Amino acid sequence: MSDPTAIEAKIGVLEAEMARTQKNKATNYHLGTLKAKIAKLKSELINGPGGKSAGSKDAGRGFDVSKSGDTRIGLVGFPSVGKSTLLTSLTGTRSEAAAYEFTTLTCIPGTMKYKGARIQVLDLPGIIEGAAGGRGRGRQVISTASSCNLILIVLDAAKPVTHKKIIESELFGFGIRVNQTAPKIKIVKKDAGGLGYQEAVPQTKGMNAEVCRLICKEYKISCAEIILRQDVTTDQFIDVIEGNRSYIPCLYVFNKIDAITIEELDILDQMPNYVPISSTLKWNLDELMEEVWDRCNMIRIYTKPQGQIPDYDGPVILHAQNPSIEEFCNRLHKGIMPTFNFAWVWGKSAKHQPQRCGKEHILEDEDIVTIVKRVC
Ligand SMILES: Nc1nc2c(ncn2[C@@H]2O[C@H](COP(=O)(O)OP(=O)(O)OP(=O)(O)O)[C@@H](O)[C@H]2O)c(=O)[nH]1
Ligand SMILES: [K+]
Ligand SMILES: [Mg+2]
Repeated sequence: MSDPTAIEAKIGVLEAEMARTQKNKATNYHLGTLKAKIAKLKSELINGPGGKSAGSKDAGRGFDVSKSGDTRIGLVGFPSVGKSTLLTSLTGTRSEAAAYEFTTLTCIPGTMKYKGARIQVLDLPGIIEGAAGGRGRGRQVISTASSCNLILIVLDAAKPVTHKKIIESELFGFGIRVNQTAPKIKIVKKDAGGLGYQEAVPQTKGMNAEVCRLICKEYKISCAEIILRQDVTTDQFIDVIEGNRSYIPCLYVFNKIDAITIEELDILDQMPNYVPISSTLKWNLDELMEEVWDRCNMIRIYTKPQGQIPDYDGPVILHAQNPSIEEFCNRLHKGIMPTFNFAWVWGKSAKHQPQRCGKEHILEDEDIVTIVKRVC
C-alpha cells in the first residue's frame, strides 16, 4: 500500500481506536501494538513502502544548501510569522519579506558571527499542517530542519499558541524530537536465541516484557537483546526501533511582540524555552543570540603560539560536551597529535595558571592553550 491517502485513512482508523481505548493495565498491550502500527504507517507515509526511516539521507530530501560555519540553525514556522525578516535582522543577508503568505519559496542561508563562532542561519519556506505528510514544500523544509543543530520555531505572538503544537507535531511526524535526549535503550539484533528483555532501571511508564514482545512482533524482530537503561515510554521504545530519529534542541521565538499588549506578553512569558522578539524593530535580539549560544553547546578555545599573545579573534570552536586536548588538536590539524608532547593550559579547567596537561585533559569554555611539540 503506497497511496498516501489510503495510508492516512488507515492511520486515522488506528488513531481513533487508540482514542477510544481506555488507558489501563489491561489495555496497555493493545495500545503498544497500536502505537507500533501507527509509527510504521507514518514512516511509510514519509519514506514510501519499506523505505528508510525519517532522518536517513535519502528520505524526503532537504534543500541543497551546503553546510558552512561552526553550527547550523533553522527557522521553521507558519507562513508570514517573520522568518525572513528575522534572517535579515540577524545576518544582514536579505531574504524577501512581504505581507503575503509563502513569500519565501526556497532555503536562504545567511551567516552571523557570535562570540567568535560562525553560525549558519537558514530561512525556510513557511509550513502548514500536514507538512510532514508531504503537503506543499513541507517535507523539504522539515528534512532541512533535521540537518540543523538547533531549530528556532518562529511564531507570531498575536496568533493562537496552538500554532506551536501544530509545528511541533509536524516535526515529530518526521522523526524530529525537540528538546529531548536519545532514550538510553540498547537493542542488539541477533540471528538466534529469541528475545532477551532486561530492565536496568524500574519501568513505570508502560514498558514490560510483554509490551516489548508485542512491539517487536510488529517489527518482525524475534531475536534480540534489549536493555532499558532509563525509565522510558512505549513511544520512546518505538523511536529506538524505528531508528534515525533526530534529537534536536529548539527555541520558541515569539515574533511581532510590538503588536501585542504587555498583558499578553506576560502570559507567553511563562513558557519554557521561549524568547520574545520583534524582528522589524530588532527588539531583544541580544537575548535571542545568548539563548541560541547556550543551546548550541559550543566551546571556545583560544590558541596561544609559544611566546605570543593568544588569538582572541579566532577561537577554535568545539562541539563535544567534554572536549579533550586531543580533540582540540585534531580540530586544528590532523598532523598535530603524532608530535604532541604536552600543552600549557590557562583558564577554568586549569588548576594553576598555566597548568601543564596531557592529551586527556578536559578543556572548558574560553581556555587558552599552547601546544608543545616533542623534539625529535
Ligand atoms: N509588526 C511586526 N511585523 C513583522 C515583524 N516581523 C515581520 N513582520 C511582518 O510580517 C510580514 C511577514 O514577514 P516575512 O518575513 O515575510 O515572514 P515569513 O515568515 O518569512 O513569511 P513566508 O516566507 O511567507 O513564510 C511582513 O509584512 C513583515 O514586515 C515584527 O517583528 N513585527
Ligand atoms: K510572508
Ligand atoms: Mg519568508
